[in-house]
Amino acid sequence: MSAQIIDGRACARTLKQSLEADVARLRAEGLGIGLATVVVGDEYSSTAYERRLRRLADELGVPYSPRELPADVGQDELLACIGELNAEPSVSGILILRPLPSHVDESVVFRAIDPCKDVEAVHPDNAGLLALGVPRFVPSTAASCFHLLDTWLDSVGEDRAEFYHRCLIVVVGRSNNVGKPAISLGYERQATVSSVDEWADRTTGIGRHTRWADVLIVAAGKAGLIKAEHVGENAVVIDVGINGATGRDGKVRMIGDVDYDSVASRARALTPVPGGVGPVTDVWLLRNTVTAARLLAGQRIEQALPALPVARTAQVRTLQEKS
Ligand SMILES: Nc1nc(=O)c2c([nH]1)NC[C@@H]1CN(c3ccc(C(=O)N[C@@H](CCC(=O)O)C(=O)O)cc3)C=[N+]21
Repeated sequence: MSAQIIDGRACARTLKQSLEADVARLRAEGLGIGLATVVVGDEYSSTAYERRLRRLADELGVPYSPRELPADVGQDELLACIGELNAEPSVSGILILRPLPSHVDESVVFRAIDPCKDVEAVHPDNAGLLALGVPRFVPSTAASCFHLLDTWLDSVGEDRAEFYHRCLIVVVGRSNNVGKPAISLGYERQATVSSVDEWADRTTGIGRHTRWADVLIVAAGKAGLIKAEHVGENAVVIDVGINGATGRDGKVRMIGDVDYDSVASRARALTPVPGGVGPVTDVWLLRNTVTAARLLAGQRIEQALPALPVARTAQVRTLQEKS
C-alpha cells in the first residue's frame, strides 16, 4: 500500500484565503494589525522562516517590522528591544525566532513579551493556558500539525471526534515549541497521547512505542529518524522536521525527520517535507496576529478567534500523482 500524501500547500492556500478575509474584516472595523519579528544572529532555519513571514505579511498588506540583532547581543539589549515592541501600538504580534544564543536566558526573554502580543505562546501565561486546555494562542507549528490532521480527516470522511477518541497519538520529541504543545492539543481532542524522544531510540528502541501509533507526530530534529519499521500500516504520519541534507550533486535540500520513501510504502497517510507542515505554519502565525490585534482592541478571546475554514475539497494526492 502506498500512503496518501497530505498536501500542506493546498491546506495553507485555503487557510490563507480565510486569513485574507479576517484581515479585511479587521480593517473594515478600523482595527490596526502589525507583526514584529526578532532574529538574533543568522541561523539558517530562522532566517528562512523570517523571509517567509515577511513575504506573507507583505502579500496580506500587514505592516511588518523585522528586528535583527547580532549573535553576541547582550540580554539587556534584547530585553530593551522587546520592551520597545511591547510599547509600540502599531505592533500587535511579536515573534522571537529560535534558536537564541546560549548566553541569553530564554525563559527571561520570553517572560518579557506582552502576553497579548505573544503570538507563539512562549510566555508562561500563554504556555499555561494551553496546557490547561484554554489557549489564548495556539503555537503555530503544533497548530499546523493538527490543522492538517483535522483537514485530512474531513477529506477522507472520518468523523473527527470519533477518530480522536479511539486514537493513540505518539509525539516524538519533547521541545517546548512543538512536542509539548502537540501533546496538549492531543489531550484537548481526547486522544490517548504518549511522548518519546531520541533517548528511547538509544535505549529500548523507538519502534517499541511508535509502531502502535494511529497518529505519529515527529519533531525530533533528526533527519531520517523514522523508517518503515517504526510505523504501523494504519498510521498517519506528520513530519515536522526541517533538516538540510547535502545530495551527491553537492546541493543542499530540505528533508524531514521521516525517511519519506520507506514510510510512504507502509503508512496510511504522510506529510511531505517540503510542502507539509511548513507552509501552514506561517499562515497560522499571521492568524494568531489577527487574534492579538483583536485582544489588544479589548475584545474577549471568544470574539477574537478567527473562524477556521471548512475543508471542501480533498487535499490529498496519491504517491503516484506526486512523482
Ligand atoms: N519561534 C520560532 N518559531 C518557529 O516556528 C520557528 C523558529 N522560531 N525558528 C526557525 C524555525 C523554522 N521554521 C520554518 C517554518 C516553515 C518553513 C517552511 O514553510 N518551509 C517550506 C519550504 C520552503 C523551501 O522549500 O525553502 C516547506 O516546508 O514547504 C520552514 C521553516 C519555523 N521555525
